[in-house]
Amino acid sequence: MTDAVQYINGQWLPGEGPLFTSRDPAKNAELWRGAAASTSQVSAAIVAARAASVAWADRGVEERLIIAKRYGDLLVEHKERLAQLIAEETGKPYWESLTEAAAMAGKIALSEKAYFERTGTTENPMADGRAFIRHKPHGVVAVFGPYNFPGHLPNGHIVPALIAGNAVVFKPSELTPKVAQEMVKLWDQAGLPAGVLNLVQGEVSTGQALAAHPNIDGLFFTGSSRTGNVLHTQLAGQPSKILALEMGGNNPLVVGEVADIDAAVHSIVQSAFITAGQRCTCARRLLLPKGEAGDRILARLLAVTKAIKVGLYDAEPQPFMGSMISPQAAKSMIAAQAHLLALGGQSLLMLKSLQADTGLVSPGIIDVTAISDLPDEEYFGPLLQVIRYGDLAEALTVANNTRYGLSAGLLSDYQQDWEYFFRHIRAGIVNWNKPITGASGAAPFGGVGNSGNHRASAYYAADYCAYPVASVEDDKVSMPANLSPGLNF
Ligand SMILES: NC(=O)c1ccc[n+]([C@@H]2O[C@H](COP(=O)([O-])OP(=O)(O)OC[C@H]3O[C@@H](n4cnc5c(N)ncnc54)[C@H](O)[C@@H]3O)[C@@H](O)[C@H]2O)c1
Ligand SMILES: O=CCC[C@H](NC(=O)CCC(=O)O)C(=O)O
Repeated sequence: MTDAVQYINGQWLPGEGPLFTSRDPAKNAELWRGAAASTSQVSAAIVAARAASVAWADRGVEERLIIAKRYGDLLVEHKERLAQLIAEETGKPYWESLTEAAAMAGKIALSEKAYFERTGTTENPMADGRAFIRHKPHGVVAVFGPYNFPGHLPNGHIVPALIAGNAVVFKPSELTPKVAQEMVKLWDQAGLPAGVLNLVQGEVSTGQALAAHPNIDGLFFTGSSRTGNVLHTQLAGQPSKILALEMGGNNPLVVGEVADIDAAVHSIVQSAFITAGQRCTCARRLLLPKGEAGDRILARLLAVTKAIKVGLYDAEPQPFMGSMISPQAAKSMIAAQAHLLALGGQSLLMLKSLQADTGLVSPGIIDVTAISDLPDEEYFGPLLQVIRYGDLAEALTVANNTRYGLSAGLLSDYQQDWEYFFRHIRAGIVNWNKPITGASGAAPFGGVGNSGNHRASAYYAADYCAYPVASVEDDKVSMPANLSPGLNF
């Protein structure tokens, strides 16, 4: 008998599918083992969610919020333990994992505010009655999570979905099942009724069974553009299902004229190397001016990046960068670097494996200016591509030369440069003199192009968790003041 890792209709059950494991990528140790949900278990989770959804929606938002707040309190109470699990399962340093746990707890108040602000009830007076705008839940929604924020990002779909009155079937990343399990246990402890939140663990085939199920009303996905595109194609021709896609980016950070080189380099490092480059918002392409000003920034960036401390999530003192998610992910970054070198890139700082069979790598910087046909790929790790440019117009052309459009930034002391940049750049998160990572949950979060499907998450997640209903109402049926022509009463 394998461990009870599936949560269906309020019960923890062993999976009926193939075994899979989760490993600590920094210490190369097994953390978790379980059997995947079978297709029939995925169906059972959807049946349970459907059965629970009506009563959950009927409870009303205030009652739902009581449970969500209890869950939030539990997140605060257990934040150290949760952060420890996030650190072990992803390799993120403990300090950073604590910020993820805190963001999860902060999501409750933000989602409550967003629910009322964006999808609450509005009454508009009419001469002979009342007009209302109200919002209703979709019913049963599937939530798919990525590995890089195994708690915070699925939480960013689940919390607003439940507050809005939906029932959820959650399929976390197969690389981070332990964090997902812990999250669901806290919801259970908070008193969520059976069936309102279900957890189906497993690899791609479990996700495929969930996405293909005819009885879901929506699918909220955070993950790669590759998978997002598969899901988009799969749900084509099903306009009744709401699809929210939060996907990857090939994000540009443009440096203009700046007086404080250290401040600029700090913003670059925070943008490119936090979470070992495994944030969807990370800067992938750094656009530096040709000439001495750009040379000075590059020299300082190289010096600071060489000195970045990389290490185990529990090392003391703490490293800035922890392990990548897996030894395979580390190998794929080394392969990406080799590919760019073969195309004509010039390594300025080699990304290297720091320990065999782990995800520990050092950050890399590569000048790709000479590559005429630079791949428009999201290399999801700590490898920053440098491109030298002539003037700001050229920088904008290069920055926008991507099929993605998630985040972008400008470092410049000149307001007119910012205004020009903002007018011309195409992305959903556009920052000035700030890192392009670390987006606020109090703002919408989403991208254009291949980064999303115009259903921004974070503060705007409320929008895709409910549909609007317009009503005109009166207490009694009454004759209108003016009859339409041709009617006789
Ligand atoms: N825009 C955002 O908000 C955001 C946030 C975080 C991560 N990301 C992106 O996510 C990626 C990293 O995450 P990942 O590697 O876990 O993503 P992924 O696409 O590999 O996996 C995401 C989820 O989809 C499932 N899945 C994979 N293939 C599937 C299929 N064919 N059918 C159904 N489900 C399937 C996985 O099991 C997992 O649960 C990066 O590209 C990153 O940019 C985007
Ligand atoms: O990896 C992708 C997410 C990166 C993260 N974004 C957010 O946390 C969005 C805010 C929210 O969802 O509450 C970042 O920008 O660092």
